[in-house]
Amino acid sequence: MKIAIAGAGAFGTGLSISLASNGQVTLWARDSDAALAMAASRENTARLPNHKIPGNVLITSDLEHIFAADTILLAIPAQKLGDWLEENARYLAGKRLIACCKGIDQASLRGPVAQIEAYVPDAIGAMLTGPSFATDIAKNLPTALTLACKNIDEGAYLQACLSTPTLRLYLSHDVIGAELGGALKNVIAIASGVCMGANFGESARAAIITRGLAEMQRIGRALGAEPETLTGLSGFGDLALTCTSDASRNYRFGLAIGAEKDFDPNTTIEGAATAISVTNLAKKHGLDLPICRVVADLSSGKIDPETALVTLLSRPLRKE
Ligand SMILES: NC(=O)C1=CN([C@@H]2O[C@H](COP(=O)(O)OP(=O)(O)OC[C@H]3O[C@@H](n4cnc5c(N)ncnc54)[C@H](O)[C@@H]3O)[C@@H](O)[C@H]2O)C=CC1
Ligand SMILES: O=C(CO)COP(=O)(O)O
Repeated sequence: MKIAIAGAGAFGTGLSISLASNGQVTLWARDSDAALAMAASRENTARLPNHKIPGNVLITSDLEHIFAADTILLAIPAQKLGDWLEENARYLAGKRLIACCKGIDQASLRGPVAQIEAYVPDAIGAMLTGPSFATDIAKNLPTALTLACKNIDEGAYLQACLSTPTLRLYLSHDVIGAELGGALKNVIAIASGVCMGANFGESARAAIITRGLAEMQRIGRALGAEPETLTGLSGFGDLALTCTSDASRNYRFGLAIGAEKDFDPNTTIEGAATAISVTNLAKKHGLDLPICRVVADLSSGKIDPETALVTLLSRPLRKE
């Protein structure tokens, strides 16, 4: 297997460091200056500082190197994935394309694997997702993720090739569940951050995590996901990590909203765009997802944390 990673942000870089323990890897950055600087310093100072990139990672901005691989991990933000796939579709036919991003596209309301299927229909699409900070992966700390692929033989092959001594992949065929878990946990992480930033308390945060999981299961049921996927690594596992750790950018974004502080607009916050996508998906399917809805409004500055709290608490009482 010849492995390449498209997207040299924090996650793409972390994955390249980890997968290099299995052999040669290509890491593609869209910016040629950034690729040259990374190749010279063997470090991604902008997105993943203080982690050495091994010598067997080829760092390049030349797409030809990506197209020479048979297996390409896509570590490009979810809202940019569709354009990238559309632009490069003719070179990606027949390849294994593994989405590593977490989100639902605002324009199409598709998850990352559905985007692959739409733009490169004869590729083998898969999803790599679950609880994993890029820094932990880069440090080769023990990590367990879900590798979801509809084609079980291809999935098993990818599971074997992409696992490392410290990165343990669990195989699933439930691509929809894996897509939804990764996308929605970011939305709920923003809500958790708002809760803590606004000093609503840890009990309230536990309620948000639990009721957030109920929303994930509700939309999962409507879209045909399997319940175990949403309580597994790619659902509950990632939700638990991201809703409780300052290392999460989505959580920190929520903290800033809650505390009414500014936040660096150049940070990748997948949950903000996905909250809007999910709210539109919910409308389409006649679902009530109140936490996702308030996160969409909070992220776009339409409401403040107090209004969000009142909105959630004043809803009619109901069965759990
Ligand atoms: N950082 C982390 O710990 C983890 C991130 N992820 C997911 O990985 C995805 C990427 O996130 P990060 O690498 O952390 O973000 P990042 O902000 O560190 O890097 C994003 C990268 O995408 C590139 N990029 C942006 N627009 C592009 C375009 N139109 N075409 C090609 N490349 C483009 C940027 O140049 C940058 O290198 C996200 O969906 C995120 O949810 C998943 C697990 C862990
Ligand atoms: O997905 C992640 C951990 O599993 C990273 O979360 P953030 O994008 O919130 O930093």
